[in-house]
Amino acid sequence: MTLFVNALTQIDASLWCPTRGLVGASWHVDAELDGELGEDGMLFDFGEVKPWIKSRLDAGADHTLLVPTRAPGVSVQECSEGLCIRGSTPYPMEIRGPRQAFTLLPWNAIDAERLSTHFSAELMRRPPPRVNDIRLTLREETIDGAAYCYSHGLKRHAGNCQRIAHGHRSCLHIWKNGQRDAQLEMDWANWLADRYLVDEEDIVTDGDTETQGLLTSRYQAPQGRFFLRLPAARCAVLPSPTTVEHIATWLATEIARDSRQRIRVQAFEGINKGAIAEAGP
Ligand SMILES: Nc1nc2c(c(=O)[nH]1)N=C([C@H](O)[C@H](O)COP(=O)(O)OP(=O)(O)OP(=O)(O)O)CN2
Repeated sequence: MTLFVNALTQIDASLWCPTRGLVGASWHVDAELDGELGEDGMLFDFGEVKPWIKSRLDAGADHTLLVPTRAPGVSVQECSEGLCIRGSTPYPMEIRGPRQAFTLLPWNAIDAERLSTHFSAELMRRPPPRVNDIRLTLREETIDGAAYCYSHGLKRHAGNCQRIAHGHRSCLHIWKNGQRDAQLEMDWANWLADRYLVDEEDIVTDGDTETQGLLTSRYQAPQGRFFLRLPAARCAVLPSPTTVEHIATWLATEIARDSRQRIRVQAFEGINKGAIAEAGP
């Protein structure tokens, strides 16, 4: 017998890609479980399947930086923060933080299919009674229109969003004077694509690296100390923390200033949630 639960949970993370650099990602997680029925006529109570799988993913790869340790130019070292991850291709990157902020995978590149197999095998290490196979499928949300991937960290978040390099794949909806504007959505999504959104308060001034065009961000959060260095050109600096409320407000303000029109922005944070903000010229 096979039991299935589609869109059981979501994973939001960032990954290091040898061609795109730091990429935010959001996936729906679908699950299939094979096994025998119990006396209650069930393989595994739906009410238990969902928290069982979600809690394991939440405690693992969710909200981490997925690091393909065999990708060209990637190195992993211990450091005073925990781990120091460096990359050189397609651009220089250094990210440090507590170990739990990273998922190290001995691969050349991260992809959803391989992750699905990997997470399924991890769950099968301690399967529930009567379950003899588990298959997870990570799939991107189908987005008809503008979308962008971004990474960030929220130092004031009590949970895993404090990790300096986690991210999302998000829709972007923009109204100009009350009308949805697909071109504006596409233009801004293209500009935001694969950027790191940083709170200007977290930027550290460092003359040497700044002259090389690098931006450094550093903060202390409940899980530990975090550090990130990326090319400034791959970042977008906000005058506030990068919560989705502030992202929506910042985008509305910037777009209203640019277009000199009344702007409404619905900014998503990953799948099916986000914030709405408006600004005038
Ligand atoms: N009001 C806000 N709440 C949260 C924000 C935010 O910007 N505004 N941001 C975060 C994190 O950045 C995070 O990445 C979102 O986390 P997510 O796991 O998606 O949040 P949930 O609590 O919905 O968790 P699920 O496990 O997916 O149910 C957090 N909160």
